[in-house]
Amino acid sequence: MTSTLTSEMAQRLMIALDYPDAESARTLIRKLEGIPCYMKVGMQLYYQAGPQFVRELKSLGYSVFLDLKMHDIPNTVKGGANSIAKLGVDMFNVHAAGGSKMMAAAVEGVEEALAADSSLSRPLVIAVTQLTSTDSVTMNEEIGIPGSVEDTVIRYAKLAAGAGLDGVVASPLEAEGIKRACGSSFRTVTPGIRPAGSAANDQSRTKTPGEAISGGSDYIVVGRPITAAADPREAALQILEDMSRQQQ
Ligand SMILES: O=c1ccn([C@@H]2O[C@H](COP(=O)(O)O)[C@@H](O)[C@H]2O)c(=O)[nH]1
Repeated sequence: MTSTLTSEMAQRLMIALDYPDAESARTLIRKLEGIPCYMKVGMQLYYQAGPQFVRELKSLGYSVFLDLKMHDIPNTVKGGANSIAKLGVDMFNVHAAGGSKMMAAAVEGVEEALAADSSLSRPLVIAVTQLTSTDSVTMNEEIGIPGSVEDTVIRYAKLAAGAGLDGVVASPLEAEGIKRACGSSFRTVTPGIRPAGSAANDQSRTKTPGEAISGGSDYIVVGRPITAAADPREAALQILEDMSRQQQ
């Protein structure tokens, strides 16, 4: 790491380990050795490598965001959250579109796990608002939600805060509005991060790492700009530099 500030910033950089198997993810992790970033495990890797790989990341000392985006009836989500809390992740998520009862059930599932085992730490429970791949045409015309994407995201964020969640996943464009509506301690986790000049891929609502940090993102989620880079370590360090410049 180049400086203390960059090292602190690394805990706010979540790297999306979107790989087909554990060995491919390990190859990236070896390249990033010494960078104390957050690791995000999504459905592609989890459905293949399972809880064992999450435990492996924890044993290496990483903070882990389990990004499975649960969306089911409250009783099922409560059970899922209970199992995830026992796994010892630092953060996991549900869809805000499941409604406040479903989100509150996730928190209940966590609390029951903690009550049964005092050695467990409480994970942050986060709600997905509108996917960062969604634009206003998709949201208004396909999904059928009227109004602006930002208004919908903020409505979902308020619903999540009311249900006792710790924060939301949203795009970096909405982070400032979420903080205004839900308070500065309500976490904003923002994918849709693209360094200047890099391809948007399937993302619709994007900002650069530095813009996201100065705009109120607590955590930025970055996948392909690092995982598909010719030199992933250098790409991650440049992102950290950009984040740190905005913080100063
Ligand atoms: O709204 C959302 C919610 C989750 N994601 C996840 O973040 C990463 C982004 O990867 P990139 O390669 O940097 O696009 C990926 O794992 C998504 O599942 C999101 O993009 N948007």
